[in-house]
Amino acid sequence: MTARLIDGTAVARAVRADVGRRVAELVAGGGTAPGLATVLIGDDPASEVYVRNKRRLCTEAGMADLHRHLPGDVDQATVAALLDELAADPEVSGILLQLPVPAHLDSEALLSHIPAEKDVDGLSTANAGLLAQGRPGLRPCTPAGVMALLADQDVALSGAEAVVVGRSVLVGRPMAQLLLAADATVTIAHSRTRDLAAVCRRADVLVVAAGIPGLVGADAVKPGATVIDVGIHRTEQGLRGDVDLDAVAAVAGAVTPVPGGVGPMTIAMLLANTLTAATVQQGRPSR
Ligand SMILES: Nc1nc2c(c(=O)[nH]1)N[C@@H](CN(C=O)c1ccc(C(=O)N[C@@H](CCC(=O)O)C(=O)O)cc1)CN2
Repeated sequence: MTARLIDGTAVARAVRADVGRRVAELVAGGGTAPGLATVLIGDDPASEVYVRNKRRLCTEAGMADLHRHLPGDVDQATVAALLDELAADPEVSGILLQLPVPAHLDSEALLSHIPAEKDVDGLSTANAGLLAQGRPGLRPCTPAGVMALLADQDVALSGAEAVVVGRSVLVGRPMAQLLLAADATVTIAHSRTRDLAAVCRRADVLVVAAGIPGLVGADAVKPGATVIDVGIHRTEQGLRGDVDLDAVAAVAGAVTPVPGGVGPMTIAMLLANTLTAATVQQGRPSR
C-alpha cells in the first residue's frame, strides 16, 4: 500500500483565503480589521522564521500586524508589562507569545497575562479549561489544524481509536481533548509508555507529537491508518518529522508529510482564531 499524502499547504491556503474573505466582510460591514500582536523574545532562528511567516500571512489576510520584538536578555517584569499593555489595547484582537521563551523566563506566568478573549494561541488556563469541559473557546492552533486536516480528508472520528503520542500543553493534551470531543476513543502515549509500537498499532488515527525524529516506523502503524506527524526537526537531510515517512507510507492509508503537512495549518488556524477573537470583541456573530 502507498499512503495518500495529505497536503497541508493546500488546506492551509484555503483556510487563509476564507479568513481573508471574512476579514473583508467584517470591514465592509463597518467593523475593524483584526489586529494580531506577535511577541518574539530573542533571536532563535526557527522562531524568527515562524513569526516572520505569521506576520506576512496576517497582513495578507487583511489584518493589522502589531508585532513586538524584545531582546533575549529581557526580564520577566518587562515582558509581563508589555503583555498587560497589549491586553488593554483595543487595537489588539489577539496576542501570541512565541514559544519557547529564553530559559530565564517563566512562560506559564507570562501566558497568564494574556486575557482569554485575546488568547489566540488557546494556551491560557481559561481556554484550556473550556476545552477540557467541551465548551466553546479559542483552541490551540496546531491541534485545531490537525482537526481541520482530518475533516478535510473526511476521516471518521466517532468511535474511532485515536492514539496521541506526546503530552505537551501545546499539542498532545489539547489534541487528545479535541479528538475526545469528536467522539474518538483516545489514548495518550508518551515517553514512559510500555511497548509504544503496540499501543500505536491500535490507532485508526495516530497523531505523533513526541519531538523525537523518526520515532514512529512502519511497525507502529495499523494498515490503512491515518498518520499525522506534528514533529519538525532540522536535520542534515532537511526538515524531518517524528514519523519515518517512507516506511510509514508503505502501511498507512494517509499520512502528513514534513514539511507541508501540519506546520502550515498552525499559522492558518492562528489567523482563524484572531478573526474569531476580533468578531467576538466587536460584538458580531462569529462562526
Ligand atoms: N506560541 C506558539 N509557539 C509555538 C507554536 C505555537 O503554536 N504557538 N508552535 C511551534 C512553532 N510554530 C508556530 O509557532 C510553527 C511551526 C511550523 C510551521 C510551519 O509552517 N512549518 C513548515 C516548515 C517551515 C520551516 O521551518 O521552514 C512545514 O511544516 O511545512 C509553522 C509554525 C512552536 N512554537
